[in-house]
Amino acid sequence: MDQSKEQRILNFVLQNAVRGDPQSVVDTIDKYCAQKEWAMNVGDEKGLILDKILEEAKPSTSLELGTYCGYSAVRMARLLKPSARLLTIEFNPEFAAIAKQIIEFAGVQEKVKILEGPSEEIIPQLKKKHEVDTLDFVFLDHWKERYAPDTILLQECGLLRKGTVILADNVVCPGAPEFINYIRNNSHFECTNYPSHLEYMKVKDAMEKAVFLG
Ligand SMILES: Cc1ncnc2c1ncn2[C@@H]1O[C@H](/C=C/CNC(=O)c2cc(-c3ccc(F)cc3)cc(O)c2O)[C@@H](O)[C@H]1O
Ligand SMILES: [Mg+2]
Repeated sequence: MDQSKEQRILNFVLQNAVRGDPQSVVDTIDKYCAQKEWAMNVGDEKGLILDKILEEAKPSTSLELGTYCGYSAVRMARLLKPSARLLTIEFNPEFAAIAKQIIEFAGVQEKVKILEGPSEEIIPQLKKKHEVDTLDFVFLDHWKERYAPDTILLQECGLLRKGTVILADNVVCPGAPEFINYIRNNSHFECTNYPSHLEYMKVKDAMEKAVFLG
């Protein structure tokens, strides 16, 4: 059975990146996806916006929805302080297995924990099963129609605190209209839009930051 695109990305990382060097893993995936096969990583341009907002937030506990190959998990983990933790949720077992290997190759496995399953099932388990108190940072990059329901679910589970930063990818392309409509009309969130471009393309995209006001 021939390889998947995600397996080809993993192999390219194993053969071309520097083990234990998360920046080289990020750069190597960007090189492959810009030159050989497009893939839905947040990418280098929007990645710089993610970096800046994450560094401003200085989170101890972060959550990512939609691990995919682990590009953004490695990208975020490389900026986290040693004691900080990133939990990342992925329901596709093949993608989770690829991401695990990429995260381990990058050497950030101590900071990153992949939780396998659908976000609507895992989010309610975060407090009791995964010892989360509240989240400092949330990165939304999974199915776009899940952004709004999962943001509501995070609130219902008491996982947001005054100042929690939520950053959503793709609010222009492919778009997340229900999320944008929900979050911008909700007085409990302070929203900021960051225009950018779709990863590895000249197509317009944007990220949306929503700070929970409590
Ligand atoms: C409820 C639930 N629970 C757990 N894991 C979940 C989950 N829902 C999805 N996942 C997981 O997360 C990833 C899915 C990401 C979806 N991202 C996109 O669709 C996406 C698409 C584009 C794109 C833009 C223009 C085009 F022409 C084509 C594609 C760009 C992007 O940046 C995207 O993020 C994937 O790994 C999936 O298994
Ligand atoms: Mg995305």
